[in-house]
Amino acid sequence: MQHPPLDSIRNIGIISHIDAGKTTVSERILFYTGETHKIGEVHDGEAVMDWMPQEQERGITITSTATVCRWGAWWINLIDTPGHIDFTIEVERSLRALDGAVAIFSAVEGVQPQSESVWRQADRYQVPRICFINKMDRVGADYRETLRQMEEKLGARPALLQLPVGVEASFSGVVDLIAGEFLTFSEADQGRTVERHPIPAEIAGEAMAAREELIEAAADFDDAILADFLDGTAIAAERIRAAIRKGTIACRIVPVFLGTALRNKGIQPLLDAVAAYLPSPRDIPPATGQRPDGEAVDSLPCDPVGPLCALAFKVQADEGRKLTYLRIYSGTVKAGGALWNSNRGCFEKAARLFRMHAHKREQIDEALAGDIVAAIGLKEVLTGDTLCDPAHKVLLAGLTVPEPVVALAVEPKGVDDRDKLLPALEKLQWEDPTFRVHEDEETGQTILTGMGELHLEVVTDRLGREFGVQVKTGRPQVVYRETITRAAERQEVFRTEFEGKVQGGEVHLRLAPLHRGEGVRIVVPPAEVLGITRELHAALTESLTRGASTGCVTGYPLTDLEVRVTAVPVEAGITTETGVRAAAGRGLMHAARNGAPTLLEPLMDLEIITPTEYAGKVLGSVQQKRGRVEGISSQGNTEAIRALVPLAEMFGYMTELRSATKGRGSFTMEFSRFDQAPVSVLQQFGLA
Ligand SMILES: Nc1nc2c(ncn2[C@@H]2O[C@H](COP(=O)(O)OP(=O)(O)OP(=O)(O)O)[C@@H](O)[C@H]2O)c(=O)[nH]1
Repeated sequence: MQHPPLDSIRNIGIISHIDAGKTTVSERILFYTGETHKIGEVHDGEAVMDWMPQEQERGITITSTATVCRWGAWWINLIDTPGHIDFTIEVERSLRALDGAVAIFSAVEGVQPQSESVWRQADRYQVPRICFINKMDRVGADYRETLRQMEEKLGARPALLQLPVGVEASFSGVVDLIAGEFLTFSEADQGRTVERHPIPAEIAGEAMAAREELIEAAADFDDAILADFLDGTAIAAERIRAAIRKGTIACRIVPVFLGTALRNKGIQPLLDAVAAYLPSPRDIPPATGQRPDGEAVDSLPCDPVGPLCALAFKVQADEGRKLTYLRIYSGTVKAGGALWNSNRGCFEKAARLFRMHAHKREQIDEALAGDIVAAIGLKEVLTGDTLCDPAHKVLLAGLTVPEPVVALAVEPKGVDDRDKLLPALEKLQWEDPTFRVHEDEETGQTILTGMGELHLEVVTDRLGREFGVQVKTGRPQVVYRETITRAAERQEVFRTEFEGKVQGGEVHLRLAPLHRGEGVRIVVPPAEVLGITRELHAALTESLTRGASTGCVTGYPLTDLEVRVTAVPVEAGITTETGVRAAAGRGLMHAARNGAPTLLEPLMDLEIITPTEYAGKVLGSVQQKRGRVEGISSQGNTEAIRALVPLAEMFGYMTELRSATKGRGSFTMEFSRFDQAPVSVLQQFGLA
């Protein structure tokens, strides 16, 4: 079995605005690297990367898929990322797994709002990028304008590495400014043959000037280049490439390439650029994490002989089983070997390992640090889990799974749907840790919770399309949290008589409020200290944990409080597990009621991009929604407004913003924290 040498691996994603051509580019990459034998076109519904039925129907990409392809000596793991930032966890997990990205812009539309949002996310994760300006064949193509927008809207520093020859319909190829060649792509074999020619005389002058500009940019990352440039000494192509690579990996410069994926021009130079300028797993900072005792692990070097540590960045339902995509940060994963799942606290087995190709799976025995592979056999794993060597337990830092904040009741439409609903929901949960399901104890309804309206809309859509389950849905609701505002105590005694035998339990509890964001802390002293058996101890802990998740007054989960067990008096012959469980559950409920309970509501970090002319109107509506504006920044003729807003006010905002900005505004929203709910909400629950 062949392992990719570490330095030859490129784990990359393609990011772009919807319709900029991400899928069309990916299809060419698979074709030219020999992964597919035919180009599947998006408009024919045949693209390989868009495998889900609704992706093929709509011609858009919703979930990420990872596939490996070989380009010369290079192994490229291509991670197809979603263009919709609303699926935060999708974007987040892709960004975690990849080391570099290709950003695609359309030469006609330029930098569109969605690309701005994804670009900023990539900035946040310090992902090195190169850029491909696509659709150079279309009427109105203007790559200079796109470069200008990259500077102005994205604050990026583009470095143009090519010049186009011909415009729009007569676009015939590109000049490679570093190699000093004109490249064309043979129409006879769908662009497979790249022909190299001297630079056409009519653009020789322009190419010379552009090359000088490029060398000046490269000189910022290599002082020797600057000296030679000033002296007029010739600078070898390799030195220029090395300097640009350094600047790219440091996220200080973005090399730009041109082409038209649909007309099969410019893809091979882009693949060369992935190899030349984007980092190998060794070029990026090592992963970090923490040990079970909370001690930080500063770095997990990308070393195949180190202790194993991998991130399950995607779990997919595959013929009823879990197919888990692993990004290996350190060590070696072996097929059949035991792994420790740090998030679930259990052993797992990767029975079989695969390298995922576009159309087929290649079974492998092991996979090394730096690589991306898929595994079958892991049973408990969920997206975002850390898998590691049982002798070196570690939890990777970073992939924080936000708490669901929107709830939606669903009801099966027919009898058939009733039977299929829960199994289908379970599979959807494997894939998406931000999506959860529970039953409302009072109404018996199935409640879905997730990150937002659109998130749950996609889930219900997938239920129908992929699992054939039709459901009726209610209106989206906010998921509140319950907490207490003062300390409270309770000594709860439970007694019952069953078949003439008295059984019971007694539990003494003390509750205290915690700071916002601290969550629930359940403190049960060890069994020996309380003078109870291990069985009673386990029953007590379980009952308190369960009680905290269902709340006391409103049924919403408790948060930001400490529940401390102070005593568990035992009466011989009377105290039982059932009795202690009941006493603990009731005791928690009564204590919380005595603690002046209140509700907390989810607040969201909102970012709106709007043309300046509508900014006043948009700001006004944010304030009306109890929003707190936290910053406004201008980029050319658009404004980026950042605000903290209660989620309860944000249902249907997409439609509202579109109409307020004539369709030109866009927004992204992420959960921030829980904070005091307003009196109107407290009144609804009889708390004010
Ligand atoms: N003229 C022209 N059309 C192109 C080019 N590249 C892609 N297209 C067309 O643009 C449309 C969108 O392309 P896609 O590849 O689906 O874009 P995408 O970025 O993957 O879109 P999402 O999957 O929705 O995120 C399709 O109809 C393509 O055929 C190009 O270079 N020139």
